[in-house]
Amino acid sequence: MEGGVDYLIDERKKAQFDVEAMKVAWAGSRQAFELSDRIAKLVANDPIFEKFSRPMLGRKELFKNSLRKVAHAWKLIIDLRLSEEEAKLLRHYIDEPAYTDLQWEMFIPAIEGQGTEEQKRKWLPLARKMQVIGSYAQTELGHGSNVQGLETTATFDPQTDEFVIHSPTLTSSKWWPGGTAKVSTHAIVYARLILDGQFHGVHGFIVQLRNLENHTPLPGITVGDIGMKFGNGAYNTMDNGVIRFNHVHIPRNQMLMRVSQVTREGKFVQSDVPRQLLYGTMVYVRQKIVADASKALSRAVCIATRYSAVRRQFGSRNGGPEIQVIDYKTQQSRLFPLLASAYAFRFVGEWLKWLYTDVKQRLEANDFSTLPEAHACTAGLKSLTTSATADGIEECRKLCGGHGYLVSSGIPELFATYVPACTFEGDNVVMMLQVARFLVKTVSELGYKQPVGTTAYMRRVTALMQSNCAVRTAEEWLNPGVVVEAFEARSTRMAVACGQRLAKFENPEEGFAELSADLVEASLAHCQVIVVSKFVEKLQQEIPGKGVKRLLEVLFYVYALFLLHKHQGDFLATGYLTPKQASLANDQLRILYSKVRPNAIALVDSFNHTDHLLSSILGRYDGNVYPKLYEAAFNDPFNDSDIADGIHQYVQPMLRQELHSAKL
Ligand SMILES: CC/C=C\C/C=C\C/C=C\C/C=C\C=C\C(=O)SCCNC(=O)CCNC(=O)[C@H](O)C(C)(C)COP(=O)(O)OP(=O)(O)OC[C@H]1O[C@@H](n2cnc3c(N)ncnc32)[C@H](O)[C@@H]1OP(=O)(O)O
Ligand SMILES: Cc1cc2nc3c(=O)[nH]c(=O)nc-3n(C[C@H](O)[C@H](O)[C@H](O)COP(=O)(O)OP(=O)(O)OC[C@H]3O[C@@H](n4cnc5c(N)ncnc54)[C@H](O)[C@@H]3O)c2cc1C
Repeated sequence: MEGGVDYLIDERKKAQFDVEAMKVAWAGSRQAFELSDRIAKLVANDPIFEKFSRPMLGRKELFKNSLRKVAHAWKLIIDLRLSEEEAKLLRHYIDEPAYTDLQWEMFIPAIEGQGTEEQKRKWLPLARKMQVIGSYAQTELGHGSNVQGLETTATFDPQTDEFVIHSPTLTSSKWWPGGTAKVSTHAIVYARLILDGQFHGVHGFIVQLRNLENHTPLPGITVGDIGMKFGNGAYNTMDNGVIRFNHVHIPRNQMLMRVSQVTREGKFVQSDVPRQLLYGTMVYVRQKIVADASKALSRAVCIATRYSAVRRQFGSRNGGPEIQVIDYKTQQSRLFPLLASAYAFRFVGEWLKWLYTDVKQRLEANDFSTLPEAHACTAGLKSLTTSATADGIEECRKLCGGHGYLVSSGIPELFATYVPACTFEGDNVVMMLQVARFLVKTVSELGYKQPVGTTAYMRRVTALMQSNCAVRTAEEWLNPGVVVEAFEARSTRMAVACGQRLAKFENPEEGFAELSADLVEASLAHCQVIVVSKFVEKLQQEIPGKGVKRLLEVLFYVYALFLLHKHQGDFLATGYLTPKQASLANDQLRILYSKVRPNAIALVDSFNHTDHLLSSILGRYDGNVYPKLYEAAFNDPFNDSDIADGIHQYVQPMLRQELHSAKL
């Protein structure tokens, strides 16, 4: 048999649930499913959005092609009168980082969150019609994580009623802002506000970078690209830029003034709005990154699962077929937790979107009470989901053996494009340390203040510290209350232990720095409580479709018990579990894998990924892997000729022992 077509047809027949209903559960609603299905097909059927050749293009060609795709997408948005939601889906399915990501996900949200009503009235219509193109210029050559350490200055000049934006040092050069090197006409530039020689914190300013007529940089602005990034294709469609300002004047009303204002006289006015709102755009994008993690992980898992069902190695009996690699328990124990994680991240992402919408409405009404919780959740879940997704994509590459390393598997480019998510919008360790601050504060207040929101479980601190797990059989692990309580007890015990050890330090900041590695682990434990609990909450809702809920329950247990197994050191060290109970959880996990196995292909089909989005020969819907791999090899431009450039010049002289006289 040449290809794997028959294997996947048989696999699909094994499904024990209604795949169409699972597609709806994955999408969130029938309407959401239909919407994304329609846009996915629109993109897949449009030759301009072809992306298979992307890794073979040089940087300039790659970039120009990306500009063409964006222009074509914008034309479609106008011609088809697509809504903002449809336009976002269009960008997602085009699957190519571009300046529009910054325009829609950072420039516009920054003005919405930090601009005054007047500023919003002026700038938002221009930006939404793409009459100005904006980016987000915060990070500098010398500082990214430490926002308060930024060096760019914005000095008020009362004579002209302007701010003077200046880069006083090499390290103050803006470095990384996407869309900036070649495209954006404007940027939100974060700079130190200086009034009458006094520093008043870091603020955002709308700065015009380029002439709107001929696109040349304005006087005083030096701008360029920071160079090639990791991987071919991948993030190199984006023009991440460097900008240097030489005393660039902008009108006073281009400082984003919702949080603080500068008067005509140059006086600083701090409103009741907390200064942390200046970081609000990052909270928004972190939430979006969490919501998007399941999209990336599910792509890799879909490829690895389909290929694992097609691929056979060893174990042929009496000349019959060999074993499908998906039937190896080792393959299942690496693959199925990732499949379950994709579903877990999908549901926690959905919840975080709800939380963010709620916080946004409160902020608009000047209620800032839930901001610390929103910050801790978005920072922590951004860190947890992106680290797990990046590691998961790489694991999927290995699950595909040698062929996973081929660009045509779709995995290398996916990995290269995804992995910076562990760094941008806040380095993942730095983000977990923000969660740690929040946890330490929560624990220190336990005696007199009831924790709320995602830390509410710590109200039961006494019980969680004293009681132990009661599981006696592997079967008893199949109880959501038992599982969630194990995670809550481990998290509470780790946070309280950190609190007790911190209390021994005279200087709390010194203690925090000394214990930071343990604090990051405690923060991860807390974030895992959130993911596990939100999965359970999802299961408590009505989920229509034959067998859908049962399969999601299986995936929940796979996700949770896999984590328990992976982190069993914590569960044992905190004394909540005995080694016997941890071993029973692992026994249950093996049973669960066999429940996933017949449904594996149907579970990845439920993601409803088109072949265009996957861009993977190994993950093709029809499973026709081998003929297509063979065909792709000979379609590679490198195989255009049997004699490659350079063979006559450098190889033949060697073969003929004529290298001494060859012109090298
Ligand atoms: C795969 C991609 C998928 C989807 C992507 C979709 C769209 C994305 C589009 C493009 C992506 C590409 C571009 C990426 C862009 C960027 O990377 S932009 C730059 C991002 N930069 C950062 O994230 C910097 C990280 N650093 C910080 O956030 C801060 O400096 C800090 C680490 C939080 C420390 O800040 P600071 O020193 O001022 O604060 P502290 O003293 O530590 O804290 C003071 C109190 O404030 C609280 N705090 C901090 N941040 C926030 C916040 N955002 N909101 C609310 N509150 C906040 C903090 O907890 C302290 O509270 P306290 O303890 O009670 O005092
Ligand atoms: C693809 C990509 C796109 C980007 N796009 C943009 C953009 O559009 N606009 C923009 O403004 N920026 C952008 N950035 C920049 C990005 O936001 C920063 O790189 C990021 O915030 C990390 O900051 P850093 O580079 O200063 O890392 P650093 O903070 O220098 O990190 C280096 C190491 O130090 C560790 N570390 C740092 N501080 C601490 C601490 N307090 N405790 C313990 N460990 C610590 C980190 O964990 C890390 O291991 C982009 C970056 C990338 C990769």
